[in-house]
Amino acid sequence: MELFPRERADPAPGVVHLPDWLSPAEQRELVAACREWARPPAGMRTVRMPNGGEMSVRSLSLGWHWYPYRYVRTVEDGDGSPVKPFPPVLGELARRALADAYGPEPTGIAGTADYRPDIGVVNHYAHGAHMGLHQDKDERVDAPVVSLSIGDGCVFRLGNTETRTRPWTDLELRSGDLLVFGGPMRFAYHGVPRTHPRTADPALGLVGRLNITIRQSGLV
Ligand SMILES: O=C(O)CCC(=O)C(=O)O
Ligand SMILES: [Fe+2]
Repeated sequence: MELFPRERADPAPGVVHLPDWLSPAEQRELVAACREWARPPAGMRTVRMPNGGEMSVRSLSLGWHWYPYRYVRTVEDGDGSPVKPFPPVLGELARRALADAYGPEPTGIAGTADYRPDIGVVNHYAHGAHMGLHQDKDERVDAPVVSLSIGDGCVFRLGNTETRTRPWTDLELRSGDLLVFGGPMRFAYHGVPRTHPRTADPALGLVGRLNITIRQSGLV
């Protein structure tokens, strides 16, 4: 519990951070859902990069299966199973997220008028896991990315759209926080240089950090 509630922040145009957006009950429900989604077939796996390295987070996809650097309908880089369907609950959360972040009729944010999210990517950060600076650019449309954080806190590095280098802004994301990035920052570089192990509420029953991003593929 904070002495003063953390407040909404708009760290860059099109980027909105809403602390404690998910209630504790919603966080527990999402942890339970992620546990189900993580089971095989098409469950949580380690992602291998084209250079042979492995990502330190473990991931699963819903709706469309992501692996570097495209979306497909089966886990081509794993057990070959069809990807699990995109869960309606994630679509509902994402629509509510855009309304809360940008208002009921956002102007100037691409992809909000005909928003049809169809991808969920769940990443689990064990202690010591991180994610290097990258762009989410395998989607074919520029609808905003909705990001939900559950469990341990982390440093989220929000870079710029031009380079993988500075300038960047480091944000602190904690359990229940919503981050939306769209508009001019939709294709900004971003990453998670570190998490803060054991900062989650033990009542969550989660070790490490979960991040769920909800996206629109623009694929049919
Ligand atoms: O874990 C996060 O907050 C970011 C995850 C991310 O950037 C991604 O899944 O593409
Ligand atoms: Fe990303």
